Amino acid sequence: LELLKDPTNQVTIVAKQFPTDFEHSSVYTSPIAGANWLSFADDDDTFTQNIDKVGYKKYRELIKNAPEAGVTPRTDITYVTKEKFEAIYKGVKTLPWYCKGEFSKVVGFRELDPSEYNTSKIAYAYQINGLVVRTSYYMTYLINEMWKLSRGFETPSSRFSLRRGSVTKISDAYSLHHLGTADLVINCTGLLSRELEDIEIEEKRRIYPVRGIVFVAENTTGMKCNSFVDIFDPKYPDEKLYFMPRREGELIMGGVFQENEESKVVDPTFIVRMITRCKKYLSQYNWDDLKIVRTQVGYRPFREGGYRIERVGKVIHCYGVGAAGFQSSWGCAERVVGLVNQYKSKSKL
Ligand SMILES: Cc1cc2nc3c(=O)[nH]c(=O)nc-3n(C[C@H](O)[C@H](O)[C@H](O)COP(=O)(O)OP(=O)(O)OC[C@H]3O[C@@H](n4cnc5c(N)ncnc54)[C@H](O)[C@@H]3O)c2cc1C
Repeated sequence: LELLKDPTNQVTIVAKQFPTDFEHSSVYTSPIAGANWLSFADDDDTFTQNIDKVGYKKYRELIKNAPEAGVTPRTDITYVTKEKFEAIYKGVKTLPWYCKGEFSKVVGFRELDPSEYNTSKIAYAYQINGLVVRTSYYMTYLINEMWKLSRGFETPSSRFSLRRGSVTKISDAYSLHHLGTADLVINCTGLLSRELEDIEIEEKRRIYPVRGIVFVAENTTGMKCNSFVDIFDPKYPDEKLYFMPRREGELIMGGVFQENEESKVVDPTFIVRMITRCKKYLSQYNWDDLKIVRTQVGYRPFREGGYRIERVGKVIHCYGVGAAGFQSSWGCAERVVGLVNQYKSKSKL
C-alpha cells in the first residue's frame, strides 16, 4: 500500500494464502493474531522503538478516519502480579520504554491507583491508550485500499494485482509481475522464508517459530479494556494471560509463547489453568459459562538478530517480525519504501 502511494510504482502481490481463506494449508500467521499495540522493544533498542512509533500513530489515525479498517480504540491495562514483581523484577517497578520519556505522553501513559485493582494479587498496574485490530477485516481493508490506487484491474494500466501463487525460490518471483518482469522483489514470506531454496543457509537457521494459541470467546465477561496480566508460573513458564475485547462482542484470550513448537494440538488443561488465573487476578469480571467459539493456533515468525529489512541486489527482505507484525508493520513498510527509493534513484528506473 505504501509503495502504491507513489504513482510511479506498479505492485503485484503473490501469496500462497489470503486473509479471507477459511483454512490455511500451511503456516500463515497474520489472521491468527489478536492484535494489539504493546511494543516489545527493549529500552536500548531504538531501531524497533522507531518502527513501532510509526505504527502507533498510523493505527490512531485509522481509528479516527477509517472505521472500516477494523481498528478499535481500547484502554490497554498491564497488571503486574506480586509473584512476577518479586521473583523476576526483584521488587523494582519495571516499565516498558513507551511508558517513559516523551512517547509516554503520546500513548497516554497513566499508572493506576491501587484502589483500581486487587492489591492482594497485583503489585502495580498501568495503562495506555491502546487498540485492537480485527486482523482479517483489517488486512482485507488494506487490499481494498490498494485496489483504490490501482486504476482498474486486469488492464494494461492497472498499477496493482493480487495473485494466488507459490514460489519455491525468490528468483521465481520476477516473472510473476502482472506487467512483465519485476525490477525488484520484496520478500515478506514470514516463517516460510526458511523454505525458500535461494535464501542464505545461515538465514534458514536464524528463522524459528514461537507458537501462540488464542481462544475467541463471546464476551460475556464485562471486560471493556485490553488487559495483560504479567504472570509468573514456574511450572508453566510459556503461558501468558492477555485479553482483547473486539468491537463485535468477541473476547480474544491468550495465550502461550512456545519456542520451536510446531504442533497444532492444544492441551485441553490449558484453558482450565487460564480460567483459574482469570478468577484469581481479574476477579472483577464474570468468568462463568464463558462460550469459546474458536481456538486458533499460530506461529510467530521470529528471527535471531531481529527483523531483517535490507536490500540484497534486486531483493528486499522484510521478515522476522516475530510477535510484533501488526504493531511494527507500518514502520517496516516505511523502511521498505526507503530501500525501494534508494534503489530507484541509483538505477534511475
Ligand atoms: C497468537 C498470536 C498473537 C499475536 N498477536 C499479535 C499482536 O497482538 N500484535 C502484533 O503486532 N503481532 C501479533 N502477532 C504476531 C503477528 O501475527 C506476526 O508478526 C505477523 O502476522 C507476521 O506477518 P508476516 O506477514 O511476516 O507473515 P505471515 O502472516 O505468515 O504472511 C506470510 C505471507 O507470505 C505468503 N507466503 C509464504 N511463503 C510463500 C511462498 N513460497 N510463495 C508465495 N507466498 C508465500 C503466505 O501465504 C502469507 O500470505 C501474533 C501472532 C500470534 C501467532
